[in-house]
Formats: sequence, C-alpha cells, structure tokens
Amino acid sequence: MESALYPIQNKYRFNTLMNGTWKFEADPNSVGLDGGWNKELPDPEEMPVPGTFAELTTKRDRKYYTGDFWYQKDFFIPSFLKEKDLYIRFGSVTHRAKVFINGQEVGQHEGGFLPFQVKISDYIQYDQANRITVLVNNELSEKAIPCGTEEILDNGQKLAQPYFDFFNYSGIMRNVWLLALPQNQIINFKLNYQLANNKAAITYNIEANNNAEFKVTLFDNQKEVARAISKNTGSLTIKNPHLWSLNDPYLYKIKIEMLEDEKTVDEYSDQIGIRTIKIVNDKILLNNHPIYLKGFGKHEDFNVLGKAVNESIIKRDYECMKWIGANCFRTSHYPYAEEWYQYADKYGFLIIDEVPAVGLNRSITNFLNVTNSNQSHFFASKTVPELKKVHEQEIKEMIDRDQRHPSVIAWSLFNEPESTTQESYDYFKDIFAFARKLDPQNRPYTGTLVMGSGPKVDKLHPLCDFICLNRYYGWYVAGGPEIVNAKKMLEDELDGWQNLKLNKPFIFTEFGADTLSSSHRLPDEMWSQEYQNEYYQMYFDVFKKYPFIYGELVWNFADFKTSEGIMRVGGNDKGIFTRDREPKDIAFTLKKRWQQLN
Ligand SMILES: O=C(O)[C@H]1O[C@@H](Oc2ccc([N+](=O)[O-])cc2)[C@H](O)[C@@H](O)[C@@H]1O
Repeated sequence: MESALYPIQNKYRFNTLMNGTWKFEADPNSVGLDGGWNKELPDPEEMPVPGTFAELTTKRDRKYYTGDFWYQKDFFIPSFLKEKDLYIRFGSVTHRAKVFINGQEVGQHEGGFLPFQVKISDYIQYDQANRITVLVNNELSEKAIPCGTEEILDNGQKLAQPYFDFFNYSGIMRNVWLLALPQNQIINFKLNYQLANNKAAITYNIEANNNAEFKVTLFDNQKEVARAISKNTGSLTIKNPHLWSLNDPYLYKIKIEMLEDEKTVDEYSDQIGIRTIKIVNDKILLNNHPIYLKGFGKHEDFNVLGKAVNESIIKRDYECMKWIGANCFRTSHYPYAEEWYQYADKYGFLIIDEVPAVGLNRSITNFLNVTNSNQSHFFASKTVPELKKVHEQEIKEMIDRDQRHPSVIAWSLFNEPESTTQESYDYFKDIFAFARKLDPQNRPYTGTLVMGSGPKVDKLHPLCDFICLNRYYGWYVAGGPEIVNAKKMLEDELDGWQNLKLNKPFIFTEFGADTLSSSHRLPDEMWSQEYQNEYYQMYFDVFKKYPFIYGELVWNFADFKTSEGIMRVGGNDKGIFTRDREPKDIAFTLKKRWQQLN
C-alpha cells in the first residue's frame, strides 16, 4: 500500500528533509551491485540533492551520461523513533531507482516524475548512523515512458536518444524526506463535491492500513463547519459553501482522524477547494460557469538546476503568469513537483496534469517527418504490452497523488503519440478505460494531438472529453513569407473539425515559434521577436471565427533545454519568457490580450 500523501507534521506524524550533499558515482559498466557499492561507493564525489549532474558538470561526457549511477548518504536514527514506522520518501527519482538501507534492498520504483516511499524500519540500527544508497538509471527505451532509444558512440559511451524535445535530465531532482508515521495509518483519501441549492455535499473515501473508524472535520478559518464519524466512506454537507474559483481561490481545511477504541491514532490535514469541473456540450464549466483557458505549456527547467525543484523558480513563474493574465498551464510533459500544485491551489490557477507519456512516436526523433503524418507503427511493436503497464501505473500514481487539488481540472494521458493507426486507437482505448475508473471527481480526460493528426485521419479524439491541438502552421510548415498559407491551412483544418460536429470543446495546447531574445528584424523574419508577434496575431485572428475554441495555451512559457541539433539553438527557444524568466516582446502582446479576454 503506497501512500500518496504529501508529508506533513503533527502529533502523530513527523518528517525531516534529507536534502543536501549526497555522495555520487557513475557506474558506466554496471559493476556496482556485484562490487558492493550498495554498501560503500568506491570513489564518490559530492552531489547536491535536489539537483542533476548534467547541469553542473563542465564535461560533455558527464552532461550526456547515460546508464547506472549511485547516490549515498549517512543519517542518524535516535531510538525514540522506535515506536514509529520509518520511511524514506522521494519526490521523484528519474527515471528509475533501487533503494538500499545499510546495504539491503528495501524497494524500487519505475518512472521519473512521481513520488514513492520505501519502509525502512526493519533495516535501521537505532542510535547509530545508517546509510541509504540509491541506484539510479536514466536510460530510455520503448518499454517505459517517456520513450526513446539508445546509441553507443564510437568511444563505447551510451547516449540516450529521446523521442521527445526536452533534455533527459536525471537523478534525484526533488525533495527527499525521512518520515516517521504511526504504524496504523491513513494511506490516502479521495473527495468529491456535489453542489445544489446553496449546499455542498462532500463525499470522502479514506484508505488506511487497518479497518478503523474515522472522524472527518471541516474547518472554515479555524472554525469547525461540519463533522462526521464513519467507516472509511461518508459525507459532509455545508450550507452556503465558499467555492474555490479563479478570482477567489478559497480553501477550507479538512482533518481526518483515525480512531481505535475512540482514541485518535493518526491524523492528516489538508487544504481543499470546493468546486466542480465538467464538460457540457462544447463548454468547460468551472462551478457551472464556462471558462476560457489562457496560459502555457511549461517545463520544469532552469539553468544550473535542470529539472531540480526550487521553490524560488516556482514562485517566480507564478508571478510571471499572474502578471501576464494567464489562468492555466499544462504540466507538459510529466507530472511536476507537488509544490507546483500547492501554489496553483492558493493562487487560483488551473492545471492540466499530464502523465509522462511523450515520445510514443518514433518520427518525433526527426522533426521533419512529423508533418507528413508518417506512420512508424509504434503501437504494433512487441514491447507495447510492457509499455502499457508502465503507462497505466504512472496514470494511477499521478491521479492518486493529485486528485484532491482543486487546481487540477483535467488529466492528459498522452502528448503527440502516433495517432492515425488502428493500433494506436486500440492502445489508448484501454488506457482511457483504465484511467476513467480512478478519479472520484471524474475530471475530463484528454491528450494532445500532434500536427498532421487532423480531422480526417486522427483516431484518438473520440476518446477525449475535450480536444487538444498542438499546431505549428507558420513554423514547422509554411513559415516566414508563407505565413499567409499557414493561416489558410489552420482555417482548413478547423473547418474540418467543425464539420465533424463533435460538440466538444477544443483548446490549443501548443502553438509557437522559436524566437531569439536578441533578434529584431524589419520586415520581420523567422526567429525574430517581430515574427513571434506576427505568428501569434495570425492564430488569434483565426480563433475569432471558431466559437468551439475554449483555450489557448502557448508553447512555451520559457525557453528550455533540449538535445542538440540543427533545429535547436541552445535549446527550444519558443519561450514567451527567456530561460531566466525575462519577457520577450510577445509577453506584452499576450498580457494585453489576456487581460482583455477576462
Ligand atoms: O517542437 C516544439 O517546439 C514542441 O512541439 C511538439 O513537438 C513537435 C515537433 C515537431 C512538429 N512538427 O514538425 O510539426 C510538431 C510537434 C512537442 O509536443 C513539444 O515537446 C515540442 O517542444
């Protein structure tokens, strides 16, 4: 029973961060396990946690290091912790990990963007130093997400070749906690809301490791407003609920107490927002009011940090998003660190939460292939059943982790997979059926469609509750002076979708043009700031004509690091902000537009 609960402290639960300096050693020949590295690393260096070696090194072979690598740290456990169950919780380890305590394996985890915890109590020596060792692997394949392949260079080095457009940062890039929890404990809980007649009914479903009773209390500004005692399911009703909304992201506090013989043995509190999210015809309704999504596809990405979590970056990004008048972003292309969602709950932002299912399409390795919707028959491959298991497991872990956040309004189950083949439909039919059982709030499920997957050929849109288009007319095709043709292509495609009469909302989840913050051109040219402006104006002109469009998430919030190649200058430069979070010219155009759209 994996707990997805974010660490908190109270009378029953204690935790402390294990961040800081760890030991680190690369293991290119995978000799560590036989060589006893799980007990002692032979020749380690210092490595900050959270962090990633790729952004810290000055050596190219280290930056691109692909394979096994190890982390190690000593820590002390006093015997007064004996009555607790002890765990180590990783915010994530990218892409997979095996964890050892004092040399003994205590657990492993697949997937680089979701938390996991391992129980360590049985392996601990009390009142003594203990040692944690983590064997990490960052290789890419078609058996796990995100997908990619591997090349062996002439010097024998492995090189990851992502089928996706962001740098394959890896390692321990999120917080690590030591948790001291009660033996009988709350594992997770799920909530759902029904609004009617000025009342909100909150139904709950609590998962625990014993069959206890629970006292559930709801507080409004410290004041108790509802309470129930029940087995693990039940409900609370409040009158005149203060709803969570974009302009007023109001949070209540909910407290769950686990009772044994009327005595509390565990307690977990969280902040929750009461709101509903649903799709009716071609509209997205928040608390029964239609919303228009304005914002970004993002990345966890920053100079020196790579994808390592840093709360200052999170805060700066939200300040920039507030300044520009955005209300939404997609966690392209993986679930972000949990702190992102906590800020969104408090700041009143909407999140489309995406599982790391990116690169399910071999042609993405060659960007020029994508546009002619070439079919690599990715989903006919022998490894697909294995891939599907991993994909499903990560959907489950994402929903278990994020389902209580009021900010999360939809689940994205894929980004730009091959989507024009029958095999692809069959694969995702199962994926959607699996996912649809997991969220008690039954938020909309979707995924983003690659350019070329248009109304005539796309096979995945019937599975989606709203339709997400990633489109680059005017960039990858018909750029520069051909932008007049690009406009026609975009309109033709949207006419095609309109003719299908799907009666579903559409949003643009990606559209953008690479832009150097140093480049100004008159008349404008591709890569200049003037062209980025012209490109977006063209899209906004077109959007006016199609009332079924309910959102525009531009690509990308900021410039970000990718693999190297002739298509990338220091990375992907489609940012509205530079990589150090300063505005390009387009930011002022968007600010004006989004403030008016309100
Ligand atoms: O390229 C981009 O900037 C972004 O676009 C998307 O990938 C595409 C690449 C090429 C084409 N094409 O050639 O049409 C279409 C899509 C990805 O979702 C995103 O991760 C990437 O960063």
